[in-house]
Amino acid sequence: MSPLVDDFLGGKSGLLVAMGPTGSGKTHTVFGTARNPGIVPLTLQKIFSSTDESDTGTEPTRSFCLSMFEILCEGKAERIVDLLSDAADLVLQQSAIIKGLKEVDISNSMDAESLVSRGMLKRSTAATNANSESSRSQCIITLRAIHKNNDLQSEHPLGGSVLTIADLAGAERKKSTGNMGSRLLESNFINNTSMVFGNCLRALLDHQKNQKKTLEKHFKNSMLTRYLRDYLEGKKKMTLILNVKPGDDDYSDTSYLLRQASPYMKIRYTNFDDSSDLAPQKRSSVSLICQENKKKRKVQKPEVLTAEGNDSVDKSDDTKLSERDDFLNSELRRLSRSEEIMKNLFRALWAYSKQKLLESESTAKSLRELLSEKDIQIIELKKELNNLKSCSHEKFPVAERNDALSLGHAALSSASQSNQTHLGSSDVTADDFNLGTEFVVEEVSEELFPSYDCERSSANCEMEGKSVDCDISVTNSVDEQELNLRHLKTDESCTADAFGPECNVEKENIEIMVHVDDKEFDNSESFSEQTFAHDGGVTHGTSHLDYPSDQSLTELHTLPCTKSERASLSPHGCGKKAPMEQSEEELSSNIEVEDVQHYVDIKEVKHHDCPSSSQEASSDTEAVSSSQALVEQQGMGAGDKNPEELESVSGRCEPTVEKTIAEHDNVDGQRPDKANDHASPQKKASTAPTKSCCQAAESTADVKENCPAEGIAADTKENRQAEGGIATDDKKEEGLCASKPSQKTKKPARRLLPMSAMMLKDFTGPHIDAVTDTKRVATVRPFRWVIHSC
Ligand SMILES: Nc1ncnc2c1ncn2[C@@H]1O[C@H](COP(=O)(O)OP(=O)(O)OP(=O)(O)O)[C@@H](O)[C@H]1O
Repeated sequence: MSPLVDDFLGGKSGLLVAMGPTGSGKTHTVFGTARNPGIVPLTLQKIFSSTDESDTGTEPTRSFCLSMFEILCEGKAERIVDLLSDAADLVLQQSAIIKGLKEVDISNSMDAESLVSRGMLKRSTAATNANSESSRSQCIITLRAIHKNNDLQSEHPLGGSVLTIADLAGAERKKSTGNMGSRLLESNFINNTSMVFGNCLRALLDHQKNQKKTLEKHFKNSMLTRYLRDYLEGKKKMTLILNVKPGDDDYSDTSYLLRQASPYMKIRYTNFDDSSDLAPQKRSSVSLICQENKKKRKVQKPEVLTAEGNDSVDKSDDTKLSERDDFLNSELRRLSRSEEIMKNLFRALWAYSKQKLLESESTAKSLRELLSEKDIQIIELKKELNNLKSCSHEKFPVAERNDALSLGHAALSSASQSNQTHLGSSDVTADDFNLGTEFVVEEVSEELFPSYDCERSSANCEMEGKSVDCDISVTNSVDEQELNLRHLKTDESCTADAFGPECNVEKENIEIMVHVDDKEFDNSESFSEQTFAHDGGVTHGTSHLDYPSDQSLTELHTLPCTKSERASLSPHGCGKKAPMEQSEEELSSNIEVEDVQHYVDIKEVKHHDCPSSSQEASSDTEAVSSSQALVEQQGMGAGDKNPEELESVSGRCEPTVEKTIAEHDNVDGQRPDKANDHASPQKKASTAPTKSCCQAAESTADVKENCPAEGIAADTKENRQAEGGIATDDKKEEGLCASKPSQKTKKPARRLLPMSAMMLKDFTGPHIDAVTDTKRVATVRPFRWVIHSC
């Protein structure tokens, strides 16, 4: 401390810092006790003792003032507290001057010591596990000497030299101190300040070791180092006191501190009075200084030559100036070389980037050309596509397509006629024409217009909705075999659609069969007579309901089959009629086709009205039951029926047809009450069979309108009526059907005779077989087994 005091008294500023871990005696070293005074009391005593000695008998040439403050943490911030006054927080200015800090003039050591003691009472301390009176702040005491000599006052803005003594808070370990909460924050602040202080010293040492390495400004990181900036930059003298603890447990801390601080002994300070302000200007304007020095040299040289006795001084100055000029010139050459290298580098980069840019432009140009070529190709392709579209429209205009449809129907008609002639009583029916025509249309539509969706599965039932979309046909020749194949496929698909109603029919038929069986076992003679008394051909002109037993047996025989299968009469359509096929061919030739035609027509009507199939079957079975009961009561065979009975029996078909028509009307959204009227028993009794048949014809005509192909099937009913298969009143029929006069005169074709024959084989074969068999009951029982197995 003595060198610092001497410099201080000589007008130079100095700093003393006590540093070390907590509880190592820093405060004790700095302030001491009454018995063992510390550095501060001793310094004060030395200062005033020396002053007294120098000023003995004379007027004092200098005065001293003392200030004391602490830097502590408040949260994450730092603040300065004046320990000698109760003033508000102090502000640290840029020039390391604390604004508002109270300085107390001291004239002797006693007053100064008492003042320091008073300030120590105000310093913030706290008890930790490491120290009962641990310092929680950085305490700084400044002694400023105000010299009455003006030259010395220029060192400090306030005038005079400054001696600074700092008692730093010792670095703390959380484990040793056990600090929590605010104490822990204080520990962080203390440790951070100690770290920054050490970093500043290390940076200063590194800078002094290597002048080219810039001095890092770590002092900005804490208020203490900002205040002590000049000392930490080596501008003023600084002395460190390292306090360590002698305990064995403190060996690591002591070792660490000594290894850390020992290099600081190499720090040298340069005590320039006013050089600190000029140095940055010199560094920033080296070239200007060089030029100025050259000018000075030129100016000074004549003076040196003229001035005697100063030659040696001028020569030494010239040597220094020449050395500096050489240094500056070398620096300039180095800079110019670096500049030239950078210029060449940028030129090379520019040339390379320019070349790449040109290459990219050429590539883009080629790509644009390629794109334009592709565009031209696309335009040409579009033109070709338009030409193709126009050609296709010219080939298949709308009118021609409509004509093609009619021609397709004509072709189908011719094909059907050829089928008739070729196959004789083969399996070509009205439905076959419908389905065949439709599939031709569908196929052509799919070929020409793939987007059209013609559903095949519901070909017959949904013909109305598809006729418009599929109204495109071609007049290509229709292959008969292809027609048959398509016909089979269509039958299968339609079977799937009619599966639900058919199941209901099966149930009804099962009940009927039980009834018939019972009657059979009870009255086998009457049953056989009424059912199978048609030897030599059935000639009566009633509908199939004239043969209630036949009807039931036929239904039973075709029980597993679907309606479409029965309509198509395909020999492979129903695998369960194998037991009946033995005598089919023998019987088919003995039965007139017209008797079966009515049944076919009714089935066709049902076929068009799929939802009514179950009710139709129900009506049929009811008719069968009633017919059976009537036969039993009268004990008459079918062959003995008179025309009235036949008419009454044939009238049982009315509910079937009427219900079908009513349901058809319901489906079309027409008067439901009308359908109910038709279904009521009173209406049944009063309604003539011709009326119902006429209504059925209307329904078929409606179907024919919507579905031209089905019109062929509808025509078969009209043909049948025209041929007199049913005893009808022509006048009454004309009156009832007056609303539809045009529909009665359509299509005088008889194309369905072969199909009728096949149907006849289907549902009359077993009966004939039963007739020819002497054991009729035994023949009937297999049907019963078939029913129960189903
Ligand atoms: N040389 C010494 N002689 C006698 N007692 C000492 C000496 N050094 C330290 N002490 C005692 O040790 C205790 C801690 O000392 P001190 O408070 O000075 O440590 P510190 O380094 O300042 O701690 P902190 O950094 O926590 O303030 C004090 O009670 C002090 O009286």
